[in-house]
Amino acid sequence: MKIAFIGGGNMASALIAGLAAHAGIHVVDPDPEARARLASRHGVGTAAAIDAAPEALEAAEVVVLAVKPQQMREVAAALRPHLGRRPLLLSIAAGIRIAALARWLGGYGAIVRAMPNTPALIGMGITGMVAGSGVDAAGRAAADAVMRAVGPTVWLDDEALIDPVTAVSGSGPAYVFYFLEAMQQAAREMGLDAQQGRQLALATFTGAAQLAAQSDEAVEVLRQRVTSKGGTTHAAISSMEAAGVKEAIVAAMKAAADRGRALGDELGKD
Ligand SMILES: NC(=O)C1=CN([C@@H]2O[C@H](COP(=O)(O)OP(=O)(O)OC[C@H]3O[C@@H](n4cnc5c(N)ncnc54)[C@H](O)[C@@H]3O)[C@@H](O)[C@H]2O)C=CC1
Ligand SMILES: O=C(O)[C@@H]1CCC=N1
Repeated sequence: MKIAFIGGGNMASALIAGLAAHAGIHVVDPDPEARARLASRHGVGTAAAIDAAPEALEAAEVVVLAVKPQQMREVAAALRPHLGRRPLLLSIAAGIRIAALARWLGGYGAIVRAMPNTPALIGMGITGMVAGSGVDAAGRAAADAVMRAVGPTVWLDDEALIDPVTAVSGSGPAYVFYFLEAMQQAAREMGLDAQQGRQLALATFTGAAQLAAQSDEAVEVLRQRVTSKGGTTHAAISSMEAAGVKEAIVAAMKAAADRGRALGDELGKD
């Protein structure tokens, strides 16, 4: 499959790492460092601007839009003259709605909106996605094939659910890293060597996540099995409950989804 990327930053790089072995990839990015890094690591073709890549865009079956939400409108305007062969557009931008993108592209119909995450870099991503009404079965299959190169896909029927997906899995790796930062800080403050603290925290996170994934039990039950009455875990969880950690996490994730909706409102209003 031939794929063009508009934007070769963090998320595009993670996707390209998973896809490069299976696809012909061309990346448009004005940043020379981003282009050099992608060309040397993955052997992809590059261009500095959309207008400098007409052949790659003509040849592409899928065009992945991987710029910041704030850049999407300008990118759509530049892309519009290059969509003659009707490629599938796959937007990964947070917030930007299919209807806004379609409008900026003069009524273009073949648009899928996807929300991947950065573990795609090691083939362990997960993507929530939704197809616009002008996407046919072949378009859906092409979008699915692109995202499945870096992990499973979860298709949604309702575009409004992509904001909650963004809050859970799109932004989610950052919450995990934040929790790991806290665990490593605590390990250091209690006297463990930084390297050992990192090893213990990471193996615990990976092991617990795998245990949860492989178990039929609810995570609550797995947590209770670690928590002996009057023991150490009980002391830790009681401290977290007293501090309102669970409520804070729920509120934080709702703030992420709200921000996705607000971006869509702000950037898509005309
Ligand atoms: N970073 C993440 O974990 C995730 C990001 N996303 C979405 O992916 C998109 C990109 O985010 P990141 O990769 O984190 O940002 P980034 O800032 O790392 O990458 C954006 C890239 O776009 C390039 N760019 C700017 N103007 C351009 C233009 N006119 N044409 C072509 N390229 C242009 C920049 O030089 C930069 O390399 C955003 O819309 C974001 O919402 C989605 C899921 C997860
Ligand atoms: O923070 C953001 O806006 C993007 C979308 C999901 C992850 N990063």
